[in-house]
Amino acid sequence: MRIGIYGGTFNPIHRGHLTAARAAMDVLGLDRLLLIPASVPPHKALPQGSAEPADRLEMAALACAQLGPVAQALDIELHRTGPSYTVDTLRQLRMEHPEDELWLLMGTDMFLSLERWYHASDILSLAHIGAFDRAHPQPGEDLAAQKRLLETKYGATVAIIANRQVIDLSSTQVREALAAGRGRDLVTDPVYGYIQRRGLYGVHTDLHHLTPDQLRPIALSYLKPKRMPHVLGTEQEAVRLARQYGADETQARIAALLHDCTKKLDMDRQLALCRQYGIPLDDLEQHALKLLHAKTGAAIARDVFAVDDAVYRAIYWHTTGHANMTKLEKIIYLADYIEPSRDFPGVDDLRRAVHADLDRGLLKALDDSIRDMQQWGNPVHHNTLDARDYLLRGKQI
Ligand SMILES: Nc1ncnc2c1ncn2[C@@H]1O[C@H](COP(=O)(O)OP(=O)(O)OP(=O)(O)O)[C@@H](O)[C@H]1O
Ligand SMILES: O=C(O)c1ccc[n+]([C@@H]2O[C@H](COP(=O)([O-])O)[C@@H](O)[C@H]2O)c1
Repeated sequence: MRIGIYGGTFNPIHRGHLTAARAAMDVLGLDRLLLIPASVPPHKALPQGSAEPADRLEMAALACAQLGPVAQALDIELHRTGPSYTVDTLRQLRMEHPEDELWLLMGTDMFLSLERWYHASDILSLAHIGAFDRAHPQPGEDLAAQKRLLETKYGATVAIIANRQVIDLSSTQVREALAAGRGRDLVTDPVYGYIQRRGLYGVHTDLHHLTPDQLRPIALSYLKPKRMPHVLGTEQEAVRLARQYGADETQARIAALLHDCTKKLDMDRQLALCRQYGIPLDDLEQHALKLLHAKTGAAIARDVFAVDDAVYRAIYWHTTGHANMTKLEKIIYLADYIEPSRDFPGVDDLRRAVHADLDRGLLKALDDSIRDMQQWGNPVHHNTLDARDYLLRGKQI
């Protein structure tokens, strides 16, 4: 396997980093690309107003959405104290991947200074080097000469990677633009949403009562990249259903955008949120991670974004359903189930049923989901059974 290792301060990660990473992936045919934020950059002091390492890591993880599933942000430098020397990172990665081909990626500025890095000769024996332009060729930059030197003096393997989409941009410029109220297009949407939500780099956003367009990047910033298409798909489907069945389109969008906002949190963090927001849990919920995110997501939606009660309830009930659901609750439950990226067997039948009649569609979705859970041996929450029984008793059908 060919693994690209792209270290950086990433303060914040910007579009220039991403076009370079994309060039390296394409030219070298990488099977994996690891983005590794430095905790303590060894060669430069972090300026005042910098983001914390954990925030820089989160932003790198969000930026991976632009690069596809090959890319992943790694926290290994955040677990070490002292300067984040590249040689230490490479030693660890070499131990973890003894058989793989490691490519250390860097912009030409770093490439030209490589001989001065800590234990440079070890670096060059641990990994091959991929160097890409970070600006259009600079006068005096002799990349071919540097390549020859590293190859003859250290036996290194070096590839100069043509960066055809080069964006002449630095994180310093991004920080300056953000502080001046500009620069949102210099980073990806989820990264900008994260900056807004965390109030980084002098960006101040009132998070209450946002419109769907304002909320979208911020909602994406809560997600793992692989879940982003699902949430955007849920929004699309929720709007379709709201239009068809006469529900409030804005509420449908907002509930869809936030419905999975705590989905990536583990059990400990879910339970901590439940304690923080005084969310009561029954026996099943104490142990079922999948059931908790609806409740904690609703709590975040209300606390952080001041969503109205109807939206709060639609998020709260989107996983189990319950007896006598409101129209918006039904729409979010179903949009989550049948949005365009879902492809389980039978989804097209369910889509047709939902678009023919909301309640009959809901009954089918509940029935299917109860049947699946029983087949897999998973306990079914009583609220889901209540939701189905309520419809079966003919109160709505
Ligand atoms: N626009 C760009 N195009 C290609 N590579 C880049 C670009 N900007 C930075 N790089 C490379 O990405 C790596 C990480 O850079 P870093 O995170 O320090 O960004 P930076 O923009 O140089 O930051 P700062 O302005 O804070 O010094 C380095 O190898 C650097 O050469
Ligand atoms: O290990 C070193 O001595 C060393 C010296 C200069 C830069 N680096 C690494 O090079 C990467 C790019 O650095 P930066 O700060 O330009 O983003 C980042 O991972 C740094 O930790 C590493």
